[in-house]
Amino acid sequence: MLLGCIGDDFTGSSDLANTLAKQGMRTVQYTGVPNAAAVPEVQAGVVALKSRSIAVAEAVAQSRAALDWLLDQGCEQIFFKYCSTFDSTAEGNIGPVADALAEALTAHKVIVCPAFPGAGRSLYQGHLFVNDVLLNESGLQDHPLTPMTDPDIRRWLAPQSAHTVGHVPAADVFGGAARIADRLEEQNQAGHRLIVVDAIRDADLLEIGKAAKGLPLITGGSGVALGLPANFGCVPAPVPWTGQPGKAIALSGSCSKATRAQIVRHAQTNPTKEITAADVIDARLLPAEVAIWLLEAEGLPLAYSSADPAAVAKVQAQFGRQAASEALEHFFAEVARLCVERGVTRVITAGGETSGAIVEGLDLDALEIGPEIDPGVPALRARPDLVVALKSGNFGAEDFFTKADHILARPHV
Ligand SMILES: Nc1ncnc2c1ncn2[C@@H]1O[C@H](COP(=O)(O)OP(=O)(O)O)[C@@H](O)[C@H]1O
Ligand SMILES: O=C(O)[C@@H](O)C(=O)COP(=O)(O)O
Repeated sequence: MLLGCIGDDFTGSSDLANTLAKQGMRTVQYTGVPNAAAVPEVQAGVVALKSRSIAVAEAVAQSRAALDWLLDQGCEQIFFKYCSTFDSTAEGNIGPVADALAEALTAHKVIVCPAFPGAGRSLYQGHLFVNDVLLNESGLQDHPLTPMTDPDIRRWLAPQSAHTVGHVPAADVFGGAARIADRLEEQNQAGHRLIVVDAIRDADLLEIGKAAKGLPLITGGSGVALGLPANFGCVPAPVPWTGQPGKAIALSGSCSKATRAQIVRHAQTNPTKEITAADVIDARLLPAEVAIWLLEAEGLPLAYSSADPAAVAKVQAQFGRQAASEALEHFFAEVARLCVERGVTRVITAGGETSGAIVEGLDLDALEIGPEIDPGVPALRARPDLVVALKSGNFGAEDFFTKADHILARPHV
C-alpha cells in the first residue's frame, strides 16, 4: 500500500476513494480498522471511521489505530479526509486528529485544504465558499450535529489545534507547485504546523498535489487528493464495474438542502415514506414495519427522516441532539439489516452519519470502488450479492436516487 487514508465518515471516505480510483490508484475502502493485512494489490487504502461527531479523545484514539494499521501496510504517505465543508465544532474533531497524526508522523508542514471545486467548494483568502455563497450562508449553518457558522477556516480551526494556524493564499497557489512548497516552508518557519491552503480550481489542487510529494501527512477534502496518485506514478483510468440485479431500497437521514430537494424530486415518481423522529424515539414505529413497506413497494422506495431546520430544532429541543441522532441512525441501520436479510441487493443511503450507521449495521468489511454516480459519490460493491451507494448529504443532482440505482444495476462496464 502506498497511500494510507483515514476518513472521518463513510460517505466522505467513499468520496475520497472515488477520486483516487478515477486517478488510477487501486483503492479499497475499509469499514473501521481491519483485523487482517490488506491484499498486496491495494495501492490506496481508505479506513472509514465514524469519528466526525464523537468525543475528541475517542476520535483521536480511533484515528491513531487506523494510522498504525496503515503504516503496518507500508504506506509512504497518510491522508486525513474530512468534509469539504469542514464539518466540526469548536472542540474538534479536525484539529485534534490532525495534531495527533502530525505528532505521530513528525509532520511539520501539514496542508489543510477542504476545497472541492467539482462540488462547488472553493477556498479563497482562507474563506470557504459553497458555490457562490459563504459556508455560513449555505445551509450548513443549520447542520444537526456540526453547524458551521464561520466561513473563515483559519479562525474555525484555531481553537481546535494546539498549534497556530498558517495560510498559503491563492496568489501563491496560482504561482504553482514550487511556490506553494516555498510558502509551506515559510509558514512552518513562522511557527505554524497546520497550514490552510487556498484552492478554487482543480488546476490549483493538482499543483498543491505536486507540492505535497513526500510530505508525511496531508489533510483535506477529496479535492486535494486529486494530484496525489500522479506522485506514485498512477494515471487516470476508467473504473470497471459489474452491477447487481434484484431489489433496491433507498434510506435517508440527511437533512441537508440538497437531499431534501432530491427527496421531493424522487417522490414525484416513486413511493416514499416519511419517518418522524418522535415515532422512532417513542417506539410507535418499528424497523420491521418500515422494512416490510420497503420490501413490498414497487420501483425504488425511499424511507426518510430528513426534515427542515425548524423541524430538526424542535426534535432536538424535545429529545436532545445526540439522542435524536442516535435513535434515528440505529433505526435506519436495523431497517437496512432486515431488508438485506430478506434479499435486497442494492442499498442507497443519504447522509454521512446515517450511512456510517447503516454500513456498520450491515457488517460490511471492505468496499470495492466502482464508477462515479455524481461528483464525490461512487458505486460500491460490498459483497458478491450486494452493492451500495453512500451519498454525502450535500452531494448529488436532483435525480440522484434513480440515477444511483441505474448505475448500481448496470451490467458490465
Ligand atoms: N428529523 C430529524 N430530526 C433530528 N435529527 C435528525 C432528523 N433526521 C435525521 N437526523 C439526524 O441528523 C443527522 C444528519 O447527519 P448525516 O446523516 O451525516 O447527514 P448529512 O450528510 O446531511 O450531514 C444524523 O445523525 C441523523 O440521525
Ligand atoms: O467532503 C465532503 O463534502 C464529503 O465527502 C463528506 O465528507 C460528506 O459528509 P456528509 O455531508 O456528512 O455526508
